[in-house]
Amino acid sequence: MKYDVVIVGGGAAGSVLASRLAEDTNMSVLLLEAGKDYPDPENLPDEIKYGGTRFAESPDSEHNWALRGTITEEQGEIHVAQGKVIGGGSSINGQAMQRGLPEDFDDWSARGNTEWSYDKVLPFYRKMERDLDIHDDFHGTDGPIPVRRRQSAAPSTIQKAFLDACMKDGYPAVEDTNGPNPTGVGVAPTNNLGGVRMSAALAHLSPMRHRLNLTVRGEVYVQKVLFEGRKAVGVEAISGGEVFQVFADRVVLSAGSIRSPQLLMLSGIGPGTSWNSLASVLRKRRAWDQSLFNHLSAHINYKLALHFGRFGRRNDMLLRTNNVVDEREERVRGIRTRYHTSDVPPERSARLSCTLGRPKGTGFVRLASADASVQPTFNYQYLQHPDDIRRVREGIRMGARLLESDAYKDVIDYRISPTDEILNNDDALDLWIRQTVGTARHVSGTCKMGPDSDPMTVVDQHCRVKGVEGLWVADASVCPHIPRSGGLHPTALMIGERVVDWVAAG
Ligand SMILES: Cc1cc2nc3c(=O)[nH]c(=O)nc-3n(C[C@H](O)[C@H](O)[C@H](O)COP(=O)(O)OP(=O)(O)OC[C@H]3O[C@@H](n4cnc5c(N)ncnc54)[C@H](O)[C@@H]3O)c2cc1C
Repeated sequence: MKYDVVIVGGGAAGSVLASRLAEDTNMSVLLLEAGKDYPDPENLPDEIKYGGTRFAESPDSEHNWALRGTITEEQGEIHVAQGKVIGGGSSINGQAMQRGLPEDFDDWSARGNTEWSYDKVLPFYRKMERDLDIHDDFHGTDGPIPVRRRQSAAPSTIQKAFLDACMKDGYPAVEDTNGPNPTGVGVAPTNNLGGVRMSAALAHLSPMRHRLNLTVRGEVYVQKVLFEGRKAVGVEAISGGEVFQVFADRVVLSAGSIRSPQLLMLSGIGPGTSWNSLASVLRKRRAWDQSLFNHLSAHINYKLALHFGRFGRRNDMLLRTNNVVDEREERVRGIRTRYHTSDVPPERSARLSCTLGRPKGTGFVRLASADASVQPTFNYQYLQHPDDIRRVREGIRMGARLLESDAYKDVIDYRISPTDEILNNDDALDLWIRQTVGTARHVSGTCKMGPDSDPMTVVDQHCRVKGVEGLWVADASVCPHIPRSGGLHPTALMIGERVVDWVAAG
């Protein structure tokens, strides 16, 4: 059987794309997912269904690829969680639903991707969501993914201290951190509803599963794209230990920012691969080799003066800065406060996290083997750019200053780390940051979009792979730069929505 469209990877973007394409009953859509599929929401395992735990991202979860990757040389290779289940990252993530800043998308447009300006992407952010709190031109009201802010109770003591300290430091409060003017300190939105993680698999895919023109298959591992000449004609996949070839008019890779470039390389596109029929022009398209973006977070740990109870996930506060409040061109983009455990008993410790929303440094993902079952090598190369380490250094000092504010006087006992000795010495602080920095799971840019004048681009702005026909990439890997969001999930969903019409048009 030949399908109109085969989509590789039923993650955040792939689930959106499959369900939207299947709205046209004349279009046959096959969605192939390497991880398990759970067609009946009643049978979802708890670690996927309930968003309040981190079991699904633990190294031994069957829903996690549990990759190994390098983030800084000081930390060496570490475990990196990536969703391996229907819904992908959407099914195991932290459910923060923070969009990028409007100027992030105007920057995408300025890089030659005029279809991705803020004005052009806004309708697709709206389309994917149903904001339960805010009803205006900037928020969706009838999309599949519910978005809300946990504002039902007054902010907990610790959140209030953060809010007051930021305001005393001159930052305004903001009601809507997803609106056109998201600058300031406010409550982060989430797609957790009544404890349930409302993933793309649940919200987008489930209501469409009855459609006979939509086939969803779990535990199918795609190992390469099949070509006839320059035209993608299907994929080769392993299912139940057997190898199958599946044919389609259009092939879309939505395997995420580590696996989509791996599939392109396994299929012969890129440097060091043996497929000579594609001209050397394709070998130059190496976004994965030089344009991997990812957020990072450095954490200040402190001991609480009292036991404040479980204050953690409710009213998760976020400070977003941009040029409006901060004349410096760049700065640590977010400081947020939340529950943390350390040597101090968990109920007596907390942390401030400084997230670098728009790192200037980039990393890479490279093919480690022609064997598709071997994970590619990747390195985020965090903090190698001098501006990145400078901004995190400043952010940590800013966080330490906030903790000294009167607003915290009844909240903090003392700062656990970094110590004063480290904090006051640039070299010592830089080393401490590199040794302790945490990684976000927001990998992007490895198949970035852009005009031919940028030799690093892999897809054009309609997400078609350059130099071949019938092949698209639709996932977080196409971002020309990472948005300053503290998360990538809403943007991956938006990308899924944005690409639908282009794939449908063929
Ligand atoms: C633990 C964790 C926590 C996170 N927390 C947040 C958060 O709170 N807020 C936020 O905004 N973002 C968060 N993210 C990031 C967000 O979930 C991702 O950016 C988003 O899911 C990326 O979507 P995607 O479609 O690009 O890829 P994914 O969602 O990763 O989907 C890729 C899919 O492709 C499948 N696949 C891969 N290779 C193959 C193959 N060869 N054959 C078949 N299938 C394949 C995978 O199994 C996966 O299901 C988190 C991510 C993780 C992992």
